[in-house]
Amino acid sequence: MVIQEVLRFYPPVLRLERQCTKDYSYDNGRIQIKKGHIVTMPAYALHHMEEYYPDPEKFDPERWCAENKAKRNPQSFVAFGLGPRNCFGMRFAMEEMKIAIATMVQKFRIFPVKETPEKLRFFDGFSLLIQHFDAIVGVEFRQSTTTDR
Ligand code: HEM
Repeated sequence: MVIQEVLRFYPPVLRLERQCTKDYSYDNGRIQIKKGHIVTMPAYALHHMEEYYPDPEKFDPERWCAENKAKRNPQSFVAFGLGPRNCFGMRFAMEEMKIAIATMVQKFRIFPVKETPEKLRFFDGFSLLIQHFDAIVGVEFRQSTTTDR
């Protein structure tokens, strides 16, 4: 739930793209997409829409409990993309992140220090959410694991 909320809050891939294979229109012809047009879906904006995520600027892992998740359109979460060309490594990445986080918090205590910023900052960009290198935190070994350093 925490990993999913992090990926909602900060989707690493900011936009998905698809190229239209045939002319298409909707909304009574008001919106027309021609064959060859590139359609972009802005992941960050979608993940911060009040309609799908009430109080979207609040970091709330509870949004991902089974009950809350079932109430939401599954297409409102696109951190790994959608459809037949979605992320090939999604399950591997989720397992990797769980193991990395579990290992880190088991061995280290991570805590805010005076240099820790209130909010993360990112470079302006279009494709990837790339962080300024100022997310300083304190790290110390946990007592119980000092023997297996
Ligand atoms: C947190 C980690 C990751 C995130 C957020 C991520 C996100 C994404 C996104 C958004 C796409 C585009 C999907 C679409 O257009 O619908 C994608 C595609 C892809 N990802 Fe990942 N990815 C991650 C990790 C990985 C890993 C670990 C692998 C390989 C082991 C991987 C392999 C791929 C491949 C091969 C594609 C292209 C799939 C295709 O075009 O059919 N990704 N990923």
